[in-house]
Amino acid sequence: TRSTRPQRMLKAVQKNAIRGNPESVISAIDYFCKHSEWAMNVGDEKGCILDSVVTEVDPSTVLELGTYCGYSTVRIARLLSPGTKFITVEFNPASAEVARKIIAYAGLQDKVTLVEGASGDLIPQIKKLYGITTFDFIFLDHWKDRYLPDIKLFEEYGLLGKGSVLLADNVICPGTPEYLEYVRNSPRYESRYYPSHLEYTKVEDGLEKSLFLG
Ligand SMILES: C[C@H](C[C@H]1O[C@@H](n2cnc3c(N)ncnc32)[C@H](O)[C@@H]1O)NC(=O)c1cc(-c2ccc(F)cc2)cc(O)c1O
Ligand SMILES: [Mg+2]
Repeated sequence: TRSTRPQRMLKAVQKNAIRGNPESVISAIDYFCKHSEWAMNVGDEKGCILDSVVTEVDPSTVLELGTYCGYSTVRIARLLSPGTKFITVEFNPASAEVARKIIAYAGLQDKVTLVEGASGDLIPQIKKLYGITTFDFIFLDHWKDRYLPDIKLFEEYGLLGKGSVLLADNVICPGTPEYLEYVRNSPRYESRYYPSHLEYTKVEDGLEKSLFLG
């Protein structure tokens, strides 16, 4: 049967990247997406903004919603200090399978816990399952209509502390209007928009960084 796009992306990594070298895995995926097939990774342009925010926060606990093939997982994990707890959640088993292989190819499997499932089911159990009290950094990149319900779950389950940083992908394209309205109008957050473009295109998109004020 025909392979899937994530499987073809994995093949491109195995062919063009150097095992244990995260930078080469990132470059191989970007090359594949620019020259073979577009795919919904955060990409190189928004990826650089993601890198700068992760570096600035230097988090001890990280949560990513929407692993897809693990591109942003690798971008984030390669920047983390030893001992950082990093959980990434992916709903689709086939994508999760490819992500595991790409994360392992980059040599970052020991830095990441990939959980297969839906964010809405996992978030209420995170404290119990992983002994994490609050997240220093959260990257939202899953179904765009889940950003708002999930940030409310973070509040409800006390997973945000003063200074927690949330970074949301695709706030323009495909767009997350309700989420933007919430974080930009809530007195509990200080939000800033980072203009950029939809991965591998000239279409306008950007990232929204929101600081939880406690
Ligand atoms: C949603 C996907 C990313 C992944 O998220 C997992 N997922 C979902 N809901 C949950 C959950 N509730 N819990 C855990 N995982 C979950 C899923 O299975 C995908 O693998 N991302 C996108 O759809 C996405 C789409 C575009 C895009 C932009 C312009 C176009 F013309 C077409 C597509 C760009 C992007 O940058 C994206 O990020
Ligand atoms: Mg995205």
